Amino acid sequence: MDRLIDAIERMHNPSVVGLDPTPQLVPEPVIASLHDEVADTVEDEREIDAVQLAMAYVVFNQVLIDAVCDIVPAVKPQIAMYEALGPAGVDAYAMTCDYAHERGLYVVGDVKRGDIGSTAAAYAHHLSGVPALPGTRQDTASVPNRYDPWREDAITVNPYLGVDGIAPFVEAADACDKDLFVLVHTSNPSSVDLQELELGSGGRLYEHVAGLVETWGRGTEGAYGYSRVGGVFGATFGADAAALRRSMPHTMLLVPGYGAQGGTTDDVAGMFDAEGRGAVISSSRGIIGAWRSAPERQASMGQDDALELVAHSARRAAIDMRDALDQASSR
Ligand SMILES: O=C(O)c1cc(=O)[nH]c(=O)n1[C@@H]1O[C@H](COP(=O)(O)O)[C@@H](O)[C@H]1O
Repeated sequence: MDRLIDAIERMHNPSVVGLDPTPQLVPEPVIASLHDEVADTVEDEREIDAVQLAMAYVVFNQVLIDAVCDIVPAVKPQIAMYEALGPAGVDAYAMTCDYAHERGLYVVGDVKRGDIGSTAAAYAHHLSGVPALPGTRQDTASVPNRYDPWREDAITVNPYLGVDGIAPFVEAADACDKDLFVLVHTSNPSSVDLQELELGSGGRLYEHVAGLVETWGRGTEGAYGYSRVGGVFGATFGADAAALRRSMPHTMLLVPGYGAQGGTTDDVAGMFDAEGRGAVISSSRGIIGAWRSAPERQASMGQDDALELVAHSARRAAIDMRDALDQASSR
């Protein structure tokens, strides 16, 4: 977690840009410009749209990453948006993670995995990569013994299957010096139906999960006192933030729900510790979709103008968010 916190300190910016592309969020001329190239290379005509969109996501993300990489510490690609397009989309996800790394960003893979222990162990390869088959390769500096196809620095996981569904991720994170963000209280309205249930033993379910998350990270605290097991807490439940911050003193919080879902700087202010650390606030549509309501938008734009508008608007929105958070984290 030190790597993320170092990056936040360098940028003076505790925010993450979510890379959640959809066909509506990518300007139409960008998608259209790829049609001929894709049609020439794809064998099954039915694949064209998915491959074209996947390629457009890569172009869109690269432009966004270039636009914000000197002002934000991290990005969070949401794998659902890519998986929706099949194998080409999954490639686009991996290429996006790769490009973000090249540009020096910390990458949170929003994959929200959670399953029984044996299956969680397979999902944990998002962190550990794929080991070489026995006797096939020696680990060297130039050819490591593991192939890491996903290239995330951290992933999101769902703890509501219990500790056996989490342990494989904690082990993989430890072995490979990566991080986890475990759902504690999600930002969606109906999260209250389950996560706020009062327990017979006292307290609410998410408060119990918060305690478990703090325990799962024990012993892995870094230079800033935060462990490699972070928690996810929705900005839309900011009223409970200060109590949660106190109950999880070693847990870095990933806070989605800012912007498009209604979370504000007032809501997230309580998630920071006394040093202004301990939380990283995430916004996806509020940044990557900012071009759609930009005053410079015109009815008909060419591909280059559209991409310039995407870049300019995302950067402006990221700077506005950074400046707003600067005040919130120092309260
Ligand atoms: O784990 C997450 O990032 C997450 C947890 C949560 O409680 N709420 C939540 O919205 N998210 C993710 O954060 C992103 C929110 O996107 P925007 O609402 O567009 O900022 C999506 O990728 C969600 O899947």
